[in-house]
Amino acid sequence: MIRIGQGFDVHQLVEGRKCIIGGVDIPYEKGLLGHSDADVLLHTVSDAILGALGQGDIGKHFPDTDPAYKDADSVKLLEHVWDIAKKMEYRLGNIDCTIIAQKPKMAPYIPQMVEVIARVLEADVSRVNVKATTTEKLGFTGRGEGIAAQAVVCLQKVVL
Ligand SMILES: Nc1ccn([C@@H]2O[C@H](COP(=O)(O)O)[C@@H](O)[C@H]2O)c(=O)n1
Ligand SMILES: C[C@@]1(CO)OP(=O)(O)OP(=O)(O)OC[C@H]1O
Repeated sequence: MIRIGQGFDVHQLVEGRKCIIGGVDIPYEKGLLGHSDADVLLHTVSDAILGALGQGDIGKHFPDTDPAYKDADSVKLLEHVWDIAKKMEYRLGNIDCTIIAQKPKMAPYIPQMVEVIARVLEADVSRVNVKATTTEKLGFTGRGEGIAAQAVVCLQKVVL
């Protein structure tokens, strides 16, 4: 049995915050605003997995009203989501993600992001794809007001 999920997330770019994307701290003049570390890519991956499992979304599992998640490391949130997948006896088929950002340039950091995601999802890096696109200076991403990310995941039931 396979299950498919999709995720989408947006965070605002502001001064005075870190720009953490896919678990990588990217040097940039602005960073992502959120209750947690605002890692837009790992939130998207978490939501795609929860969607595939029929388990809601990260807002349900980690409410932004809970001080426990203030500045939370989104790697830890994804680890928790992956524990749910394992308990439900699913493993990663593959995941494909897109970061939508005018700036900064993601390409140099993508291999590291892939490694983080593959490590947490206990899969070979060949099962994880991360790519980036600008929106040709159009819209809120094009104006540099925020960064969006989306993902599609395929989970496979473990056959014993
Ligand atoms: N923030 C970004 C956006 C894009 N890239 C890479 O540049 C390529 C060209 O982007 P277009 O939006 O002009 O198609 C894209 O394929 C990415 O490889 C990036 O690294 N960081
Ligand atoms: C991750 C959570 C955790 O507090 O906070 P934010 O960093 O604001 O991120 P968002 O993408 O709005 O998702 C849900 C939140 O519950």
